[in-house]
Amino acid sequence: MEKADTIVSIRDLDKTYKNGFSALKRVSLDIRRGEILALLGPNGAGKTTMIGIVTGLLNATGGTVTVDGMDIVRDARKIRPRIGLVPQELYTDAFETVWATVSFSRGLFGKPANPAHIEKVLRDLSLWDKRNNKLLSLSGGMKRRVLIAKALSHEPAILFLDEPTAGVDVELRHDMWRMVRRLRENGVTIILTTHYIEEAEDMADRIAVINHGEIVLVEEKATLMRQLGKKELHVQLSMPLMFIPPELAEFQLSLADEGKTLVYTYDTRQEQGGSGGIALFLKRLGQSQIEFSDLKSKESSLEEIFVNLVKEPA
Ligand SMILES: Nc1ncnc2c1ncn2[C@@H]1O[C@H](COP(=O)(O)OP(=O)(O)OP(=O)(O)O)[C@@H](O)[C@H]1O
Repeated sequence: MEKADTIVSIRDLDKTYKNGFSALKRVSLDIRRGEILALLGPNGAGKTTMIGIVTGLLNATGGTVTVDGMDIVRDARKIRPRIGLVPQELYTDAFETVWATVSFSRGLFGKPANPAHIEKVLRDLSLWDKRNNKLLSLSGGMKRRVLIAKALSHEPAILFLDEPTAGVDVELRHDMWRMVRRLRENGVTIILTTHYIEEAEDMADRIAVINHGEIVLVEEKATLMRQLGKKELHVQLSMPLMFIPPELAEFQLSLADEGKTLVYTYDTRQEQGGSGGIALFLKRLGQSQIEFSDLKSKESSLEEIFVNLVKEPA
């Protein structure tokens, strides 16, 4: 049974391509109304395939997807207008103007014309001055903006962004994230895939990780970072060390900065479990008469957590 706050419910989704390749294997995932969910995974993990199925571009070979309780295949006509997709590439008529392309997009979803909305979208994306330009005359970054404008033209409640910031400049990236935040404030549910993990770290409420066609993890970002994160304590030594003192051998230690820094790595979970960890380490450090001038602690980033999750066994 799906929960009340679920907007998209994916159940046992399978996709086997014609060549026999199995790109999704019984994927189940609930997307919550109003959240920003970041879908992370290495190249070829199945992210675009999953988005393609939910947005109606691809057929699944098994499983179901419901949006607001309606089946995406059976109730496609009702569901399509609720969904927007910013794909990786622009497939559109190069000779059309920005205004015509974006207005036409809205019509495709059966929504009545709304020039005021189209104007707002174009202004928000700094495309207003270019509204009469033909698409072929636009720079790559401007074309990206058109893709987003098209996806927003029919005021979708759910927006999928597939690698929206791959290869875009800093300015456009910042504009996009401002826009995504504003959409979320207006209640739009957002699912994004990205290779820039710091973006997911910045933007997402929850993180789903997909690898080899399977969801390997779905978690609140904050919980994920707390549970899987490792912490490091950097101890700046008054005198450099040549080797780790044997009396500290029980701790996971390394030397950095030409022996001037002793790095103690510990698991935040262990620390919560209260197995002694850092307190014991500091006590032993004191007993060993190693003098230090400073202590700094550092948490692992989502990037480090992610790399650990999807790394292939050696
Ligand atoms: N039409 C197709 N026929 C056969 N295999 C396909 C087809 N489309 C995609 N695949 C394969 O399915 C797997 C998943 O592809 P998908 O594009 O969903 O991955 P992705 O996670 O979006 O990757 P990326 O980050 O590179 O965009 C890949 O191994 C890909 O080669």
